[in-house]
Amino acid sequence: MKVIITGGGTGGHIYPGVAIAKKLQEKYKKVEILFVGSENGLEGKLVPKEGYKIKLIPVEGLNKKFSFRTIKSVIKVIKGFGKAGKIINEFKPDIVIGTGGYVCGPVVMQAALKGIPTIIHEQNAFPGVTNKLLSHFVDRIAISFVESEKYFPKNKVVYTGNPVRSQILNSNKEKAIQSLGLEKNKPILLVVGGSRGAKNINNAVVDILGDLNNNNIQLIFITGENNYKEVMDKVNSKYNLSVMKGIKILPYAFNMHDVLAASDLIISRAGATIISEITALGKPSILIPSPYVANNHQEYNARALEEKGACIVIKESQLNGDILKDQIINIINNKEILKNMSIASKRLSKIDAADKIVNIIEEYVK
Ligand SMILES: CC(=O)N[C@H]1[C@@H](OP(=O)(O)OP(=O)(O)OC[C@H]2O[C@@H](n3ccc(=O)[nH]c3=O)[C@H](O)[C@@H]2O)O[C@H](CO)[C@@H](O)[C@@H]1O
Repeated sequence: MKVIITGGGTGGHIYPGVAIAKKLQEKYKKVEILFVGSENGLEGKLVPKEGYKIKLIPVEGLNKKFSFRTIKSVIKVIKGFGKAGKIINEFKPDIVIGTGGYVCGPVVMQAALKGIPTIIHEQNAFPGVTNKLLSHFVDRIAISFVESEKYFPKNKVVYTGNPVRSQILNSNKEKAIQSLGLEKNKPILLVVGGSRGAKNINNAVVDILGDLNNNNIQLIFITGENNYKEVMDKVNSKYNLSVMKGIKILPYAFNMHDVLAASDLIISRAGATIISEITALGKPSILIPSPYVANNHQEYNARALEEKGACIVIKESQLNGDILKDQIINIINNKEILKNMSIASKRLSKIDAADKIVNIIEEYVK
């Protein structure tokens, strides 16, 4: 079986593709997988780290307002379309799967035009533009929220949930704590602002680093690649890190299975993919939805967890160090609250999404 998986821009579109790839490999020893991503997304770096080959094509979104840049973008998109066709002709996939982001456009469209079976996966309750457009050309549409069904041709939609990497599903808390070099008798807090980091969350956490340390809270703080230097400069000017034990500040974590498994409480943006991982492991969380996303969809994601008691939501407009500190200390030291949030979180998990998508693939590739 030969499979092309395309998707990218951010981790939230890339890792569901990786989760599908891993599930296919678990089931079929001889499956050949090729990723196709965009030249300027995170996938060029992240996908090879997961052990897969990736080809990159030029692609970008078209601005609604016409300008000189629009002409440049159109030329880029045409080039990308041509390159996508060439990659498909050379690799000869049996099926093409798109997991969102602009790059899916040319790759999935080329495959559909060539008569190759195509599936797209939508992680969010409000679909992205590319998936909405592609939905008219693909064979099947896998969705993560029943609410997104109304945006797509009904007869193609299958409700699967959002696939989570098997390494995360199979992670083990004790082993993870050990491999991260943390102590098992002190609470562990994870802070992650999505795959690219979140400046406002970083600032609030830098402000309370000393308080967290004084309260014996261990911290894994993922800043995002682009914000790492700025965070470290601020931290070093405010604190003496060498005397603060149990604080790990990283630009990005390639061992998210350990990082998530080790944590007692997670502070995060409310991207659909990280939420699937948080609930798959039944972790309590404080979610701070990004207000800079289409249709404010992250707030929608976060409220779905809050409604069931799985998380606390703090709006970005209300975020500051003091509010965050009070919530963290209130939750992380209270075993009863942690347990109830954890049970509610686990109840929302859908851990068989990758299996369901592989079942759809099998309908098309015998
Ligand atoms: C700003 C933006 O447009 N965000 C969107 C993007 O979020 P974004 O790309 O931030 O996606 P999520 O937060 O949902 O997921 C991040 C993914 O990256 C992984 N990770 C993250 C940090 C790290 O150090 N290591 C690591 O492996 C996480 O485990 C997870 O698999 O895609 C999501 C899924 O379509 C959307 O819901 C989000 O609204």
